[in-house]
Amino acid sequence: MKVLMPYIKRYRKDAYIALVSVIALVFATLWQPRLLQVIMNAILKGNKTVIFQQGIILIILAIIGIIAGVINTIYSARVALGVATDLRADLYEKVQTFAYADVEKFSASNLVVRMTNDINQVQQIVMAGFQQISRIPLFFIGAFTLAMITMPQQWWVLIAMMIIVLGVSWYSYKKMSDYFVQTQQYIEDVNTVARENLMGIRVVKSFVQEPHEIDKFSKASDKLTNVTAKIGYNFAILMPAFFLTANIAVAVSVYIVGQNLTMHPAYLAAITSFISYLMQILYSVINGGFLMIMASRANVSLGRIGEVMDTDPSMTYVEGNTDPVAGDIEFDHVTFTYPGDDKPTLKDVSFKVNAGEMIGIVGATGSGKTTLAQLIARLYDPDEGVIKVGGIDVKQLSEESLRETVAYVLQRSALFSGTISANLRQVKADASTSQMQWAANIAQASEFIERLPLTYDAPVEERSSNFSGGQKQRLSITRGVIAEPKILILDDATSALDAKSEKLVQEALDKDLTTTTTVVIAEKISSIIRADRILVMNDGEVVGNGNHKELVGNNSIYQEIYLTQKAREEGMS
Ligand SMILES: Nc1ncnc2c1ncn2[C@@H]1O[C@H](COP(=O)(O)OP(=O)(O)OP(=O)(O)O)[C@@H](O)[C@H]1O
Repeated sequence: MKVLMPYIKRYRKDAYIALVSVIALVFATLWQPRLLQVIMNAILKGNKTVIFQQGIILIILAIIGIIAGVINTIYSARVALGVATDLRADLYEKVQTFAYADVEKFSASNLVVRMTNDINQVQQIVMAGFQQISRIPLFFIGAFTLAMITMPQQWWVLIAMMIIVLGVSWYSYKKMSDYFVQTQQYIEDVNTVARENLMGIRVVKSFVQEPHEIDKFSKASDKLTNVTAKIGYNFAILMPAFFLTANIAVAVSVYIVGQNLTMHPAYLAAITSFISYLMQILYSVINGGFLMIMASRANVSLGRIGEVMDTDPSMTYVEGNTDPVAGDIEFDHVTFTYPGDDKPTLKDVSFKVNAGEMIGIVGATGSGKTTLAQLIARLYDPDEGVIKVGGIDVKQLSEESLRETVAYVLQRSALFSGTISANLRQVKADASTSQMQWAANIAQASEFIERLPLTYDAPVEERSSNFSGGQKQRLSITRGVIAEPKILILDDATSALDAKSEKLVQEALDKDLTTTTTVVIAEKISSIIRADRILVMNDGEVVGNGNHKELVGNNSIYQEIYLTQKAREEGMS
């Protein structure tokens, strides 16, 4: 509720209209049996004037009830939609302020569920709340009071029915509320299995994993089916039990009234309205139970939304100069541990790179190469030591300045659905076609882009599925170089390119981006053999720093990688 109230307050006017319309609706609905009672008595006495007058009032009341119902639904929906839209926008904005580590902590797919499914739950409870929350107590108290006024001698029938109905509903709704929370968890499990399967469909197919995947999905789906069935069984028993209780109450009342009807003919009309009130009480209890269930589900969702809203970004940037800085890099005794890990991934790393140099980083898988690159782009902050870019501690650079200075191209860079030009203009908003061509030439991408019917306006599908692995990498490099960054990090970014194309990319980088510092992380020594300097990483430490010739001569780890790769290449040729 703490999360929700400020949002509801923004729609105060709509909320008041929704609530006031409920009062009109309840009054109109509850008064109708009273009028019916008067009309029936008039029928028994043959009083036509009363029948006519009260009949007209009855019709007017029915119309007021309908109009109030419609107004209530419209304004409740306006509040619910408004709250959901604002909450979603704020949640999205909040996530944009997160550091990379914060997104990783929640996981991207979990954040998507919070922005969609959880917000939907909240929307539904706000809608139901404004429709029902005041309606239920008003109906319950109103119907109870009017039933007592109508037939006070039947008070015990009323009380007995209420005790049974409230007792049964308390017990079953509480049980069902647990089931509903479980349902939500199981829906998430089914979604996760389905999502993983579909996103990795190529792997599933190529390793003939379909039976295994079907089994995994069936298990998750069975759990959901079982708990949903339990809810179904509960409802199957609950509803008839309610109506049985109400019908017994009606039968008892009718029997008792029947005994005295000859002495009190007015009881005939009174029992009719009494029965209507009994039913109103019953519906209030049923709706109240539903609302409780929805509220407990929405409460879980609100908690999950609140968790995101209350998370402060683990990294903040200074305001200030937005211009790029020079391209030299310095690591000064940097140690870094991933959140939640107990031992550091980078240990006391120190090195310097001059602006305009090309530097290669090699090392065994898991030795910390990508981690090192991520620290240059300040995706994480080190635990100890200082990282300087352009001679300035990266923590003292504004976000704009750092992003203008450093371009980071990953092995599997995300291209956004849209067009090629839209992707390139994300980095350089005013990029002209000739600038796009220039960047694409460097990345060896112009050849295939210019063969596309729409060239730079060609569509990029979701997850860039309409491009091959090599084409995606070329497009990512194009995006990386288009703004002529001072530092370009290529993190295994040419792994899907053939040796000839990779060489052409490197030559073009040398020729066209002479002042750019290029940091190349590569598995293959051939990709960094020409680098001014190569850092050799081993288990989070820099164990070698020199050019290829020097390292082949004096660094045993580098020698081992080099000789293994050389032997493999010779074996293949
Ligand atoms: N987000 C993360 N959270 C926790 N640990 C991580 C995370 N990313 C990487 N690691 C761990 O840090 C270590 C270094 O990973 P890193 O990706 O930097 O290695 P790498 O040398 O680039 O490997 P590769 O050549 O396989 O890409 C690995 O042991 C890895 O498991």
